Amino acid sequence: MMREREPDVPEQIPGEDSPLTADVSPEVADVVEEFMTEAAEQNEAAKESAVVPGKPLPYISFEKVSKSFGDAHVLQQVSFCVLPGETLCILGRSGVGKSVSLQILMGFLKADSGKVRVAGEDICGFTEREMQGIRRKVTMVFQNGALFDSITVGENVAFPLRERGDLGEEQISQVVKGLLEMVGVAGMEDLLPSDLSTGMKRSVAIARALASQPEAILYDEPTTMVDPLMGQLLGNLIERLKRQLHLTSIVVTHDMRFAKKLADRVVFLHEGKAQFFGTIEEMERTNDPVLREFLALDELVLPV
Ligand SMILES: Nc1ncnc2c1ncn2[C@@H]1O[C@H](COP(=O)(O)OP(=O)(O)OP(=O)(O)O)[C@@H](O)[C@H]1O
Repeated sequence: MMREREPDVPEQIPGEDSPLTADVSPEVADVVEEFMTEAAEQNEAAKESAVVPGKPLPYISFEKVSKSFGDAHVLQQVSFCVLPGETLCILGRSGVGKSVSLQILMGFLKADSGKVRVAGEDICGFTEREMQGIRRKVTMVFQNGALFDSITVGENVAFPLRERGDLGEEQISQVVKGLLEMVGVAGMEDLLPSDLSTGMKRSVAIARALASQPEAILYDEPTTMVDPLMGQLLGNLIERLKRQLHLTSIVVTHDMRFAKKLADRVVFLHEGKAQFFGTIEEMERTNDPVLREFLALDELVLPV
């Protein structure tokens, strides 16, 4: 696998328990702290309100979802869910429909049949306008960052802040500065996305996602194709966001170590089906030969 050098990865990678705003400079710390607290409180409230007596309601669910491209039946009656504040990892070999699942959740692709629920609503029949409302609650971090190339990094992160319409310029610039510091790319406001490495683009994409104070973030292979240190930086950041902001997350990953650390549940896709859906502990105990083979192969992968 091709990996690139990440020259600007900080020597000290913040640990998973390190507060999100620990490295934010004092002049913007208060503004960012307030911004992140607002997001955390909103997510915690959503988590509590989603519990009907004795039974938490999923924040996102796939119910017997099928999707084909011509003769290729990529997803066949696939079901899984993620509870508010939990992290689900989607695992499986190349080409099994992991990214397709995320694209269906974001409304970029339509399922052929089945129900796709996000925040309690079945989004299958949603119009593009209705999906834009969903994309304010659920944002996606693409492998390449999917930043707007013609505007600066700072303007990319400011984009959702401006859309809100209730923040002044000074506040926007402080939140942008603080968010970039929080995700480990301090001082890069004035650069263009093309000046950044893949890992940095992903960090900026996470900052932009956070700027919309989302209830959930979907990550498409966030730790792959980057230097191992950058992978660790991104992995720790995602874990801190989950714990400290109560964010619901879905992570497509090949990185089993990361999945074991982060996931509350995993879904393993194989030949169009959800071959396994359960907790990490259940996955490690499973005797399913297909899953065992996948896990054994992962153990053979040499560290880079
Ligand atoms: N828009 C599309 N049109 C036609 N086929 C598509 C489209 N999007 C995905 N596919 C096909 O669907 C299958 C699943 O693709 P997907 O990108 O979800 O795989 P994946 O599990 O994420 O794989 P990888 O781990 O390699 O990224 C592939 O065969 C792919 O070619």
